[in-house]
Amino acid sequence: DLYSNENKDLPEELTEKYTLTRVLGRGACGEVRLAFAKGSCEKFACKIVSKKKFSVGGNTPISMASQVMGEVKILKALKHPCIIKIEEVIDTKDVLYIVLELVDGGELFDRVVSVNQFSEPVAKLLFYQMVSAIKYLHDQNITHRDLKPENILLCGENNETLVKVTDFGLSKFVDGGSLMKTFCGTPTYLAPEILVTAGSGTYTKAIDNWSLGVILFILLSGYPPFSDERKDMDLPKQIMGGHYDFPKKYWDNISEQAIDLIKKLMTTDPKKRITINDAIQHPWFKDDEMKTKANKLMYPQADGMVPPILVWLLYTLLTNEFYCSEKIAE
Ligand SMILES: c1ccc2c(c1)[nH]c1[nH]cn[n+]12
Repeated sequence: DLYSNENKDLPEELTEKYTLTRVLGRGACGEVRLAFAKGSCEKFACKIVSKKKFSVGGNTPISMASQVMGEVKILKALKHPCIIKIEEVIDTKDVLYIVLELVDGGELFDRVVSVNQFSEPVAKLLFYQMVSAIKYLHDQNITHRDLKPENILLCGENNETLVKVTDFGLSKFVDGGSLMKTFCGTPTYLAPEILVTAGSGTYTKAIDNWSLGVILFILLSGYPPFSDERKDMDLPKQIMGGHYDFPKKYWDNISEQAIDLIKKLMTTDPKKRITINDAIQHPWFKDDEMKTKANKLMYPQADGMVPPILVWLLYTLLTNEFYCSEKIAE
């Protein structure tokens, strides 16, 4: 078949289970290919990560490799509807193959570009799912470190769809430390404290909250809060000084609450920045219609289920009934 030659130079432990086909996307740390599980033909996304980058003199430092596997072990244990599931990891000498859940709706980044900006209700539905996913990560003491629209995938073609956060945690190990990676990309989503301390500061969860603020800004307006087009101030200075604003032209019909949440997330002082737990309680999210939609997307099987308390009650009544009738018979 078309790909047999490409599958030829893949390791046996991968090709005995999966057939890799077209490229789905290329990240900073390798490419993602569509994979079919042999037998079931179930579809997956296989992230191919070269470990070469941070190997010293050809042999990957053991600690790094075991750290990567340690990291993956944690990520495998994560279970949240808005977090991409890791199916399995095939670790070979030079390359790491991470088999992940496949989603078909593409990246949020591309969707924002195509719709220009989302309506506030749709932006709220999508953002609420992201905040739920990051809250779950932070509750497990995991920091994503690289939140951006490219790492947020959409499950469906319509805009009111399930969101999946991907590439969490791995970036700090797999790319030879996100510090290196952090300073090689454009810092559009990068929190000021990383620029101020040139990364020597301690990574905290607060950096994820800043990135979420930048993402929300883009979802609602269609353009980024900081840009390197500005002549008077370069990007790092804009970020470190928190020099962003809400020009009426783009923000006139956006609610005060949405803008308030952006301001609280994009607070330059990480100590004053809103936490994810406070963010999810923000008044902007006090919206039952949105929450009902979000819960239907995140927990579809929960629809029309008999509430557990009723199941217990029925069970108790039935067993007691039976028990009593047995006793009476005696
Ligand atoms: C990590 C990176 C990209 C991914 C992914 C997991 N799953 C999936 N489905 C389509 N693209 N893609």
